[in-house]
Amino acid sequence: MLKKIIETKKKEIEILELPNQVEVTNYSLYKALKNKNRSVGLIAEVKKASPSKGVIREHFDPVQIAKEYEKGGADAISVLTDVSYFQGSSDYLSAIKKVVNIPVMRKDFIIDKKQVDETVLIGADAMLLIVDTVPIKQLKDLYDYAYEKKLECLVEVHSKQELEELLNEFTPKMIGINNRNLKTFETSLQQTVEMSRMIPEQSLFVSESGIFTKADIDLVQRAGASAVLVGESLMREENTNEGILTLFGGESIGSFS
Ligand SMILES: O=P(O)(O)OC[C@@H](O)[C@@H](O)c1c[nH]c2ccccc12
Repeated sequence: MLKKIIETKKKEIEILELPNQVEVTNYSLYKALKNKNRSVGLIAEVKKASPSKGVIREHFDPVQIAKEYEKGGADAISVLTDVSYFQGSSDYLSAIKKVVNIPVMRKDFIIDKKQVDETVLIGADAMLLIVDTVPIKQLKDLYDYAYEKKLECLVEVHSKQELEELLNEFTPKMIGINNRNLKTFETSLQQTVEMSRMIPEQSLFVSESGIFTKADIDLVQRAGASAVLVGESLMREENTNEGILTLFGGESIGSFS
């Protein structure tokens, strides 16, 4: 699946026209996760559909959802901007960025510097980079290029091998462990548990995908995760605030670091 997505991306990049700069105030994702609102930070994802689950939310108002996430005490928001496979849009991100005061991360398949430029122009504070979408040296170039432009990166891995390969090349400030196996689409939080031991002390790490219950949060917290990245379980809730509260077992918002 990842291969197919990347093939599509390459075609999209060939005809990509850069938009005008959206004027926004930028916020640091790293700082937000360092000073998280709860004992585990929350990056709440705005996602209409995915290749594995199809349409997740029929009545989809991205700006409204993002506002509710912020009200519910999310530390940051992730927005799917991929059109072809996730029914996302860069316009959603820009619109969200104008109305919330927490960091907004672009979730897409970034394989080219032109897309990094685009990410800055649409107003994002951070973006995802996925190990295995490009050779590791190229990923490091994209990472450095982004930070030169004051764009932060969450670097995602799916396996111990990928994490090893990444750490041999460089140590990102933020690492995402994706619990979803991209071949089978199944999620297992054991991914987080097993890989957490390999995360360098100076990196923050985020447990991504397949988080549905307070028990899930507790498990990844024990493994040392600074934050969770949650899409589906919140997107399926009609009342987003309730959803966040339930997920965190009623833990109210304080300030944790
Ligand atoms: O909906 P979930 O299972 O809570 O997962 C959210 C997020 O981790 C997932 O959307 C994701 C993680 N990495 C990605 C890379 C591309 C697209 C999507 C993703």
